Amino acid sequence: MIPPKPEAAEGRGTVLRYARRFRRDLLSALPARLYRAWMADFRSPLLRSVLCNDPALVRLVLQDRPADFPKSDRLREGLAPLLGQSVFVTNGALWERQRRIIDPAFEGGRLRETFPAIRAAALAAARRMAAQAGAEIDVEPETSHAAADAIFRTLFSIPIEHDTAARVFAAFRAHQDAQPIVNLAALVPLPRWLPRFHGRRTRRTAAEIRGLIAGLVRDRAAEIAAGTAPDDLATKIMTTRDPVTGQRFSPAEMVDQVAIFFLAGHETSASALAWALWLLAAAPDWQDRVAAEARAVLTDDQPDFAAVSRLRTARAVFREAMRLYPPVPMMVRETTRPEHFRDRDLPRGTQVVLSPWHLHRHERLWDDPDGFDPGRWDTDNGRACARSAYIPFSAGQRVCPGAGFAMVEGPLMLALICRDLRLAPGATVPVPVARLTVRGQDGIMLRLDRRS
Ligand code: HEM
Repeated sequence: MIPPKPEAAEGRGTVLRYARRFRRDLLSALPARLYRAWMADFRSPLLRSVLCNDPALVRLVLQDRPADFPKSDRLREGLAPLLGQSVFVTNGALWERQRRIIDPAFEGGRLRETFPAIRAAALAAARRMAAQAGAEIDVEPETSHAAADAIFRTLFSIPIEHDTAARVFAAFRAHQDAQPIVNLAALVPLPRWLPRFHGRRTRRTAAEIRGLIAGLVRDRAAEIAAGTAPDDLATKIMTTRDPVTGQRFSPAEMVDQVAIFFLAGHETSASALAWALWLLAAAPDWQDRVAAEARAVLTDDQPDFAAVSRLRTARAVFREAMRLYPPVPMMVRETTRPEHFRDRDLPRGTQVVLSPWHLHRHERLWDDPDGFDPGRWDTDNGRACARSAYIPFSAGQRVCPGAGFAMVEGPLMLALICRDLRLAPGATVPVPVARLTVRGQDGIMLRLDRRS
């Protein structure tokens, strides 16, 4: 089965033409040759950027010498109204300190303790979808709701129905409507002189979100002081001292981190889950296998953490969905000194674009690169590519701290939904576009029916 892939742009264009196309949709703006090239150069009088598909270069930038390729200031500027100095945009000593405090909250042992909250969100999501059996729905709002619920339950021990959680979720929607692509525009190598579009509405929605989160953080600080705080991720992060300096996050720093946990943790998982569900709808044989596995493993609604490791088919499907539709389609870094990449000299300040979107579909690396085949992970080619050409969570020291969390949440939600429902593609085929994450241009339509 060959699932939808956006049509790539033909020929070469001026920087301005690229910029215009980028603003419409990043995926279709880029030329088809990037699915075959090891490296591509985009030059303009103002900006030099290279897209690297060569696994050795990807490794160099992300794993071997990450300190030499930090995130750029333009990324921080683009995301500043919402994310302030969050771990997603900082570099150097500040970033290192933030990760020292955050990482323990996401370690394996903690994930096991967090599991009941993830399970509760997954069960609630499956129930909400089962209630719509017999209808055709856009599944994206469902998966966003589910992923946001999982984040709130694990971070603050509150479901998405909680008043503040619901208001944060609604404000995020409004924020993205206010600036649907500016965040992404900050990720791609647009010249600095292009407007950043921090309109009044953008600043207002960002301030509203941060105000709500500040309230949650304030309340939690009081509960910690009183010894009545629940043992969740927020408490863990707010009470962890940096082993080097002994300091904890100040309330203001915690607001920045919660904003990125919410944004990075719910948009990405929602995108991956929505595509995975559509892929299963379009591949009924794989769907039946996921359903059979789910019925064997998830015999009641109280599966334990170990049960998730037995959802092998659901996990393979989720991984394959993130190969074809990596929620974070591109990442950008900047050179801090002259570099020599594949016979090309790159000056300091060159934007280095790493593109999971292209790397995951690279024609010289993957067998059947555009095909949906969760069985590939058991082949030699699939195993080799998984090591060198598969980076849905990035890699190296800046790897996504939520990767383990997402690999529990995604397969569990897939399995629970397919256990009870039969999915079929809706009347329209989704068109992938890069918004903040990879989404369907007009949603992702699915028909839901009860499995007998
Ligand atoms: C399917 C789900 C997810 C995917 C595909 C994903 C992907 C990614 C990627 C590719 C990055 C690196 C971005 C870059 O370097 O430019 C990243 C970073 C990050 N992710 Fe995730 N993520 C997911 C879920 C989560 C969850 C559930 C959380 C938290 C609860 C989370 C928190 C973060 C944070 C804090 C960073 C910044 C790390 C740093 O720069 O040091 N993510 N994620």
